[in-house]
Amino acid sequence: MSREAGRRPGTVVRRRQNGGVTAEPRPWLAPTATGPVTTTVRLPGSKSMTARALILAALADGPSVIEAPLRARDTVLMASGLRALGVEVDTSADDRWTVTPGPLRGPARVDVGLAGTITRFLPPAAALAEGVVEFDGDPHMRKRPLRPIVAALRSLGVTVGASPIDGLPLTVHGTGVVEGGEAVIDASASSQFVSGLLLSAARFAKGLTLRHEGPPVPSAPHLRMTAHMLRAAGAVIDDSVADVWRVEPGPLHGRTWVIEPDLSGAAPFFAAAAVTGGAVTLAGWPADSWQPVDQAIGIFRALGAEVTRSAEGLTVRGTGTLRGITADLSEVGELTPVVAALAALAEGPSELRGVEHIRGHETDRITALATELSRVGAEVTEFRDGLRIAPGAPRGATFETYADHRMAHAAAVIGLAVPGVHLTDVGCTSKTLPEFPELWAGLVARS
Ligand SMILES: O=C(O)C1=C[C@@H](OP(=O)(O)O)[C@@H](O)[C@H](O)C1
Ligand SMILES: C=C(OP(=O)(O)O)C(=O)O
Repeated sequence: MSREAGRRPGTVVRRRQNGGVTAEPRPWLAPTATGPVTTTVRLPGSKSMTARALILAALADGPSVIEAPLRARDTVLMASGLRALGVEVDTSADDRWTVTPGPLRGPARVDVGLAGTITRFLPPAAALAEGVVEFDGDPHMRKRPLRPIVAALRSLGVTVGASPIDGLPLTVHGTGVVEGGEAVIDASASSQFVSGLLLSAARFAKGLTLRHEGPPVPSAPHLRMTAHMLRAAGAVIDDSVADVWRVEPGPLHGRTWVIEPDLSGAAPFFAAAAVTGGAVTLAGWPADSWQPVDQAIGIFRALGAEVTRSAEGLTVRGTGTLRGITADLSEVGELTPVVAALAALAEGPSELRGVEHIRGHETDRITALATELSRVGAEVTEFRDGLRIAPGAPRGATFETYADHRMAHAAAVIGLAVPGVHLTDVGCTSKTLPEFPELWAGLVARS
């Protein structure tokens, strides 16, 4: 793949806009399976773990190594953002990145692309820099929620300039020191607000006591991942009280991070086994995972698939039965597009709820799924916090991807069973898995 920050492989870069790269869309006909898909896939590292490892390594007291990182638009832009702040990040080797921290400094400009992780994790770290750091990204990133983390940073003594809606473009006026202390936040729109503040909090003079007030925080497993990785870096964090997190001031240590294969990126591949009655093994799956594997296994089993773990990895096996499900996906909102695609191919109706926050993801995923799954023949009812999906007579159609990698995954899953599903752009999968089109074509070719 291209090594240039943010560039989608195989696409022509036309112009730079708002600090992001605008590329020609890459239309794609989703391949249809001719039989069961049975294979073992090796997928790159978790986006969420790679992002956290990069931030923690940049704030550490010595060098770190990140083994098996994800090289994709979100993480390449994160590495570039840290470099702009004075951190040495060597990403020349595919399986081993090194990070050598240095004094953080502006002036700097950071292109966040369409990455929630960069937009919410980097400004708190930039507040520790001396100088002005400007953030901007893709046009849609300007619409994604940011206000609560901007307000929390201000309440912790950081000077932040933002657009009238407290979103991008954002300017952090770092003084080299963040006082820290206590802050209250409504993180119901994204768990990343909490993770972003906690990841830098050990470096605040008074540490941080953060209290959430508002409707429930989604994506709880991502908050546990944050606490786990902070502890692994030597931070003292108390997350024993619901909706309250305390990080003591203190050093973060450089270390070797070993990144697990990306579970959310694996979801469409597992779905291929469920749809075709095949078996897909994700190689290199660890015995103990920091990702929400139990939730993912529960969903695939409820849909009718068998899931096993062995020395070879994590295997999902289709049984020929694809049941409709009723599920609260609030803990694993990013799985919604693939689960919704499976629901559209199932034997009965499904109800997927608890995911109002995914309206603030790469696109409004609830409306996007309702629109696109209807186009391919499902009967869809849209709720504020989810979808009811009744499979209808499936038909090929043009499936809009909205620059959203997981909408592209959903379309690819439908295309396995329904000929003639044309994605408006498969290039958007470069956000988390630039190799997706080739890996997927190879997978289906083995059916
Ligand atoms: O912390 C993280 O790495 C993430 C948290 C979740 O965000 P939300 O809580 O905004 O859904 C998830 O959807 C996103 O893909 C990654
Ligand atoms: C919501 C997602 O990404 P982001 O990190 O940009 O929020 C996602 O990957 O599904």
